[in-house]
Amino acid sequence: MARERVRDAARMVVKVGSSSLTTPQGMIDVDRVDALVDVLAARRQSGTQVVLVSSGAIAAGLGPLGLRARPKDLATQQAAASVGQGVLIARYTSSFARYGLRVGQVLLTADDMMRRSHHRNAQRTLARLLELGIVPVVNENDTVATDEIRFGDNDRLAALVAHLTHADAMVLLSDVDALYDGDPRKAGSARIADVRGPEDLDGVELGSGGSVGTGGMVTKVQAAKIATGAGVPVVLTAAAHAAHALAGADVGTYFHPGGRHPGTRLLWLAHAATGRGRLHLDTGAVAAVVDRRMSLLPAGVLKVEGDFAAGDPVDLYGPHGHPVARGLVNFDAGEIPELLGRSTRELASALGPEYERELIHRDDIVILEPHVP
Ligand SMILES: Nc1ncnc2c1ncn2[C@@H]1O[C@H](COP(=O)(O)OP(=O)(O)O)[C@@H](O)[C@H]1O
Ligand SMILES: N[C@@H](CCC(=O)OP(=O)(O)O)C(=O)O
Repeated sequence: MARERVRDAARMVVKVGSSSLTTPQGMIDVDRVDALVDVLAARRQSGTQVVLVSSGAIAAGLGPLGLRARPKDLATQQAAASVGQGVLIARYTSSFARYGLRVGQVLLTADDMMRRSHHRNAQRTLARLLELGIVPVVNENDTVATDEIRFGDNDRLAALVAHLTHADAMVLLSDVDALYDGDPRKAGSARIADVRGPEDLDGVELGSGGSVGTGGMVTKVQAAKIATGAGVPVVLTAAAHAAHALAGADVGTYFHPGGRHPGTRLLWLAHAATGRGRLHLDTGAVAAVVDRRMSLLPAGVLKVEGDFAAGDPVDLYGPHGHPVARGLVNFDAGEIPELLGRSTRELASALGPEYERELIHRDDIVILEPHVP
């Protein structure tokens, strides 16, 4: 049975959403945190390495700050997260301590998933924590993440963490017991038990989440796509069914893994990043980048749009006006116009040796799925 892969996983990532951890008054729901920790601690004690990706910082900060609803502006969300993350981690620390287990707080930004040096660092830290028998408790570093470069939901972050830690399975716990083919609050919507490929999602209505959650089903399905695309099976179910889900029982929705293992760092670029600008390529450059997987040189770029800095993700457009790839650009937007159409050798002799480099290195490019008109 397919779900044995979850039952037998030696390392797993479990993600839990805000709605499963907090009360409507914006306080930590101690009983539900303890119930989740009971399940995770049992699994840890049976030898499985467990990484917990936990949302709830913003939701848990509402009560202490006297806020009635999730704030709309980023600064207040960040203030709530700053207060709530402390409360959340304190609760996990004492809850896991009931079993003699320790937790380690890991706060990540989207940048940490993207930039090579940060990425390796995060990977090393998580690996060491697991070796030491600690349960890493991961969340987005909400207080420093800006709107443009923020995950916002933890579903996709969890999928990247699953790939980063080479997890054998990922479990997404929410307030709904499965993916449904329509809004689960409406009569007639049916549970989808298995998703084997995109065709199983045809016609499925992916709605938004509750009042404290962010991503709804859209980001959960995206997360499942990232994880299964990296070979990691995913179960989506309610936090109340965590024990059954981890045991491989037939609850929730099981997303079957694919066989591909693309480079971890670029998974984010393909599935979770948005381009901060556009480079318009000529036909030769499209063929070089997409078909021959070569680096992008200034000679093949016709036009640049947007205001981005070196290291940002940009979309590469073909002559037909569709995005064909995305990459991490080596120059600021303002530097690029004078480079366009010129060979790297010519640029080096005119502007200096630091200009003899590609606009985007081949290792920093992902090819996007072909545009369907
Ligand atoms: N097709 C669907 N199947 C299941 N749930 C759905 C669907 N469309 C929308 N939802 C809603 O998504 C919500 C879960 O998303 P969200 O609130 O972001 O959760 P979390 O805080 O756990 O991340 C559920 O409460 C459910 O009402
Ligand atoms: N990092 C944020 C996550 C935001 C959020 O609500 O996510 P989720 O409940 O997983 O949809 C927090 O801890 O509040």
